[in-house]
Amino acid sequence: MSSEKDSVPRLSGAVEIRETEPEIHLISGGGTSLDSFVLISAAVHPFVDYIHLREKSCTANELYHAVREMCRLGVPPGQIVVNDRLDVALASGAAGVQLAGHSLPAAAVRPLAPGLRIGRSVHSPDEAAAAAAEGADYCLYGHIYASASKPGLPGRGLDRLAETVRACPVPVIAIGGIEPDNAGQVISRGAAGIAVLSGICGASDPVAAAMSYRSAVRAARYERR
Ligand SMILES: Cc1nc(C(=O)O)sc1CCOP(=O)(O)O
Repeated sequence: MSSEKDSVPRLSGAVEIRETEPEIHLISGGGTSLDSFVLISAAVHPFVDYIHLREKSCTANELYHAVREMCRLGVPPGQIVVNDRLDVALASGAAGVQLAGHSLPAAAVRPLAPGLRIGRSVHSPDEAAAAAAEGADYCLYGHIYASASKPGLPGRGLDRLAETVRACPVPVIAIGGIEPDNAGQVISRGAAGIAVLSGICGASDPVAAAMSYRSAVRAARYERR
């Protein structure tokens, strides 16, 4: 976990405030090569919580070596999540696996990897509820806003995010078109964090971008109920 991420005391009274700052997940892919992403991850890891390798066209061997290189460059394995590939997550010592609808079910993964953090990508309240029932630790829900990373598709919007949060007993991380300026809106609708691809990987200064997101979620945390 990032040293920049800290806990805040629970406030008493009618409004329940979650104790921890919202999470930031950095996602690979888009126009950024895997080699460049590895370097970006080494630079920005102090300012984000989790770093996902989401590389649909890489072999297991390439992904394994990317995780090892990230670790060699100082990224804590506890921050690394491998998309879809349970085998790579286990073999490389990553902390988590992010499952999609086409991936192994969370219920099948859990007994094989009791210590692994299991995320599930979902696109509706029903999918989120089902993922939680299957044992996912959290859901990644999107896309919230229109995003160049999902060209031509309108965002699902904040009301649907709030509906998904209500339907889902595990934390929901919002993804898709999240920028420092709108991060507070998704947190205030109940998201436990944000996931970002182009806003950090496509920035001219990824470290400055990651710091902007960190400031944005830090400012937003008191609004979450
Ligand atoms: C990888 C991904 N999954 C999504 C989903 O809706 O499940 S949206 C998305 C891309 C997010 O990219 P950006 O931060 O550049 O908008």
